[in-house]
Amino acid sequence: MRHAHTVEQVRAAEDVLLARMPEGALMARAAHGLAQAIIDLLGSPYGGRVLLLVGPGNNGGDALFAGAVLARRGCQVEAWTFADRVHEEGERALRAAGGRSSRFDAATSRPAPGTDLVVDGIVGIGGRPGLKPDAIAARDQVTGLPVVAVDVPSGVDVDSGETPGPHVTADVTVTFGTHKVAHLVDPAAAACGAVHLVDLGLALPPADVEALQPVDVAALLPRPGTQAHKYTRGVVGIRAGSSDYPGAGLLSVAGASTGLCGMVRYVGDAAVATRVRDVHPEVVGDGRVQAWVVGSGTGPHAAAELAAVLRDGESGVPCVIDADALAHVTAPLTSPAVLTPHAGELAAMTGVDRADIEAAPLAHARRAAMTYDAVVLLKGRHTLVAAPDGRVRVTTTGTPWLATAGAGDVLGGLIGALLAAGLDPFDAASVGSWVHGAAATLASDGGPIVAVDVASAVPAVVRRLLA
Ligand SMILES: NC(=O)C1=CN([C@@H]2O[C@H](COP(=O)(O)OP(=O)(O)OC[C@H]3O[C@@H](n4cnc5c(N)ncnc54)[C@H](O)[C@@H]3O)[C@@H](O)[C@H]2O)[C@@H](O)CC1
Ligand SMILES: [K+]
Repeated sequence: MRHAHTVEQVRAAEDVLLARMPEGALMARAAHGLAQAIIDLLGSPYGGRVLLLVGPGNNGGDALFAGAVLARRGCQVEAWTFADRVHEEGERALRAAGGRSSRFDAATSRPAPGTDLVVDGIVGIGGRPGLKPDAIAARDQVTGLPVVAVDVPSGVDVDSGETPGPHVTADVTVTFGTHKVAHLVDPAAAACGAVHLVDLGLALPPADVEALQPVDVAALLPRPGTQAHKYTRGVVGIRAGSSDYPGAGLLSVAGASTGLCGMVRYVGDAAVATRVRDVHPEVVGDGRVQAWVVGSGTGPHAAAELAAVLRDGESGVPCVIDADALAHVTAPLTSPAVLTPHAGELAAMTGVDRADIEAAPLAHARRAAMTYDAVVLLKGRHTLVAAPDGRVRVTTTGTPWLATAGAGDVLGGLIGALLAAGLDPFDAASVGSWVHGAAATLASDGGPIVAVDVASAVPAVVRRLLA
């Protein structure tokens, strides 16, 4: 599991270690990890040219000490400082190693020709969101050069992943001790580039925000026992599609029919049912289920379909509520459910502007999960799965090619199959979303895909996970 801790949690864990270690040892560990990551990018430090952006705190200190390591190994290191006082020992170490530092001046400071990369040490976990005018001017001076952010790209809101003001956009972020929320949650996560973690040996509490890794998904995936039969593996019912939107029914069934549960029922328009069975002859009609998927392409029937599903919910049958059915959900739900809105659908449900949801997806997903007392899966580049108790999982698999019609229908079906197989709503939604993203990446192989390709790739993803 990848855990993302809050600044408060990180500070508390660092304090314990700081009390036990010689002064400066923790920062030295961080700076060496940072220097090593920069050397990996440069190929060789000798003859390289690196520009440090150094703010007033320990984040700037990390940059200065890493700069000293690089300078000792033959790199030309220059620092621009953004405060009257920067980390004194760090600045002394840089100068002693042959590096230079000077106060940034918007009128005259320019990166030296041949600069290989820029290190952003303006602010870290002690920073307020946004950048001051001189930092904005410096950021704009180095446009086009690769940027390595120290801990976080300066200017992002570390604990929420929001970017309410100007910020640095990095190609690589080297962070310390643990991931922070901004490394996983958009829009800040999109400004981090590739994130590299340097271990500091911190002892950390459980994290509210996490990202499943392949080993976690493999452990959670249902797999048939030796005595399994189709009913013990779970039955999922699909109420999606209509004569106007038959494809929604077909794709929801495709997502459910990837072999992760024992049986799929399609309940809907007779003509759509015939087409579903032409493609998926194993699909049967109405009957008892262990989970429902409802909503996509149901148009004017959405409210009635949702009501039928929620009636079963009274006896504990969980459901996935998607697309057209989302508009008919009233809070709080009284049966186990996964809601799968994109930002526009969540905006329509809650009366909040879509742009506000996109600017603060973590806060809005969490609030919706509490309001509806249900798991809310908010779709996006990094899909968020929020539980009513505040826990959040971030999906980091996927490819931009997944932004294609019908992909959401496949996702709903897939999550429904996992619910039917016995996963709880939080696990079903987060595992389903992870597998969906991984299947898209596998099917895409760097090229275009359509929704049905994603469903087709699910068994191969599962096979690799269980191998
Ligand atoms: N605590 C520790 O021992 C360790 C800290 N480390 C580094 O220390 C960082 C945290 O250091 P600090 O607590 O000194 O905080 P920062 O270096 O993140 O910044 C705090 C300083 O920046 C100023 N500031 C805040 N927001 C600003 C903004 N938007 N623009 C300009 N200035 C702003 C504050 O007034 C304060 O002087 C971490 O991110 C990490 O890089 C690492 O060396 C690991 C060990
Ligand atoms: K930084």
